[in-house]
Amino acid sequence: QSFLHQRHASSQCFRLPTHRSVHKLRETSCIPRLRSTEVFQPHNLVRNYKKDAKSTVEFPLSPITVTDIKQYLRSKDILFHDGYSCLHIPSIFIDAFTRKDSFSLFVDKTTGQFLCKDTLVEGSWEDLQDCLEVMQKDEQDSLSPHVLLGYPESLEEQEETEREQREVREIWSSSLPFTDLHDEEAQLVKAMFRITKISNATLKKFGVRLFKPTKSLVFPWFGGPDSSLKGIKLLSAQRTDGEKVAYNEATVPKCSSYFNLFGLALVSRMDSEVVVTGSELDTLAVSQGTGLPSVALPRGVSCLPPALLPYLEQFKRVTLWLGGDIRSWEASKLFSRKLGLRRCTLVRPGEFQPCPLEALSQGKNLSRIVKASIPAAHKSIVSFKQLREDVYGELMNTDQVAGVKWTRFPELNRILKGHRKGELTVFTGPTGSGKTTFISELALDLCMQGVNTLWGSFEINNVRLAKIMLTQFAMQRLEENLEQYDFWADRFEELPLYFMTFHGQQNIKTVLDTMQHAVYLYDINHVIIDNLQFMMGQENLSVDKFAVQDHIIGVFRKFATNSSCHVTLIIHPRKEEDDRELQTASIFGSAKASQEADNVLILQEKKLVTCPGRRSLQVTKNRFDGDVGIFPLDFIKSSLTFSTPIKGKHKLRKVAAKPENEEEVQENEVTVKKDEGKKEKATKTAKASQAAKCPANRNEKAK
Ligand SMILES: Nc1ncnc2c1ncn2[C@@H]1O[C@H](COP(=O)(O)OP(=O)(O)OP(=O)(O)O)[C@@H](O)[C@H]1O
Repeated sequence: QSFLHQRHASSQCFRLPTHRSVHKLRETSCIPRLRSTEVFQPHNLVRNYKKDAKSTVEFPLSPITVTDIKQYLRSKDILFHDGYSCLHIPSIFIDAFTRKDSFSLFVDKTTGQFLCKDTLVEGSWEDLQDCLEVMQKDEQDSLSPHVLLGYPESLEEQEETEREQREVREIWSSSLPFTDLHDEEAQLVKAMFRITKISNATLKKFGVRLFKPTKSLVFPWFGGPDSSLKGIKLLSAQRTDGEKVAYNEATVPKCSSYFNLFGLALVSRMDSEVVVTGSELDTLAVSQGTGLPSVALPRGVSCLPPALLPYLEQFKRVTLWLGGDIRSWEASKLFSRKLGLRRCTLVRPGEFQPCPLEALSQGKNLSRIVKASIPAAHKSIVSFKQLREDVYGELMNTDQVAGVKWTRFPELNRILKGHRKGELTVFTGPTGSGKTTFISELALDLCMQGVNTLWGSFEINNVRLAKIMLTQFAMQRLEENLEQYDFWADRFEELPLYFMTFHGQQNIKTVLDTMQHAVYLYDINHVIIDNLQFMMGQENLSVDKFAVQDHIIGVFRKFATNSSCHVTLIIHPRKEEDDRELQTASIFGSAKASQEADNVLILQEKKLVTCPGRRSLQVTKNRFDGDVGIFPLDFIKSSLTFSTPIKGKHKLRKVAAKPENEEEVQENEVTVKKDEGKKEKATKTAKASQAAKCPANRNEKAK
């Protein structure tokens, strides 16, 4: 034990995150103790201003593989069960007599992170190895659960934790169980939440309460060996147009620390089947409609944190019924990879298979829907019979298939239709033209809509990048309004935004390993690489550098496809000529490389004496539906944002008829052409939304 104490004390300089105690980590997530390459979240950055500069989450120097883990365990004569996402071993934190045959310590096969379900001790693969070494050295058969040293929380953090716990207790004790409500009131609440088909017995079984002051449903988080109350989720309902209801949720502790699989407290050790849903209300519906165990993911379809995987290991069959739209369907395919494909079956959303709550409301047979779920296991060869439902789903939901729409760039929606998973976007522009600034806003827009985003900024450091993003988020010069800093930083902190902390030249393999790791940990949907030149290496200058560049583009293409993650790659153009606009051929070394990209975007800069520095965005390739075009961008220096101009009429112009570089782009014109200029079909007038463009309005919206 003293060895461990020393080791951990001495490793404080890189043990992360330094501001949290192990206790907090135990309760919340499993953030690995890590080494060289790093990712950090805005909240760490924000805290950097206040505190130390080491609050980063790093990645293992050399990624661990399941073979390494197995070999190590065998070398220590440790028995293990090969589970779905984890290896199961007897817990070393309970004495040999008590643990008997129980394999309650789970080691994540991808990260090596471990969790003992009996004691809630958790830590990294290195921590576990340390513990095992100490046990062997001292010839002990178990260790105290307190063997791993934690970091004391700062006063501020202790107060925050205590405040949250108080809040949880207060809200919980002042909320009413449904059985305590008058019939009429209970009916009214149910009507408000559109849950009239959910019985009082189901609400009681899951411990759902009503918090009257905010008219919210309260879902409890019971956890730990003593099944104590660890947190709550509050759900409020607002009727929108017609019959539709918009739900708003808030959690205590805040969502990044809220790791409740709602419904897990009702699962027995003997249950071998579970239905995983995307919301607490869906779990109530599944439980009532099928009688099967069901759990809801704490953050819906946006992510499945690996910290939850050990709790799902006991199930031989996992049915993912995450909702009724394409986004849920995509998420269920991704999550089934983490859970182990062979035990997962998926409910395909569709007209007759809406989300569970809707299915219950419509009187459908939920058991039948679960039974009809399709195996997730991938087959390399499929027939159209297997594809026809997918094709039908895509035809039915063209808008969802087109991806997430930008709120700040309506013209981009008109040309590209949206931001889709698994695509590769290549972006270029002249040196210093504002590529980073523009892509930063483009990515921020998506991130604000829930697209989990990872930045690889090799050129400018993360503090500068985050400063740009925060300014774009707040849409104002924060230097002059420092009193508003915390207000905006608090909101910015909530974004699903992560940064790799690489700087300068990097090895492509290290970057890819890090991206892969982040996809697993945080369900990243969008990676931005700024810029590709930082992966070219300096050594092989004799090799054709464009061949190297094309190879790297190919590697990112493969990653995007395999990980179902959108990659945006910033590339410097091969050559810039003062009097010519850039073209697709200005970027790529070969036709093959331009073939790899799904979208090619060019930030054009006009070198005009009368109008210096005027920018426009040109889409020269769009694999999704072929539309290409160009629209002007206005740069607002105070907020570092780009927006389309609102003055003047939109002129139309056929791009295809002229060479790309021949004519200056007219002010305020928007053009759209089909199939990269081959078959020009439609020229559409831009219907720019005044509100989206007006900084004042946007500011209001953001607030
Ligand atoms: N449209 C614009 N008009 C004027 N200044 C701009 C514009 N866009 C960005 N800038 C400013 O120009 C500077 C360089 O921008 P940025 O770093 O985004 O360019 P870049 O194209 O990524 O540069 P590099 O070629 O070095 O990678 C920043 O200070 C930014 O605020």
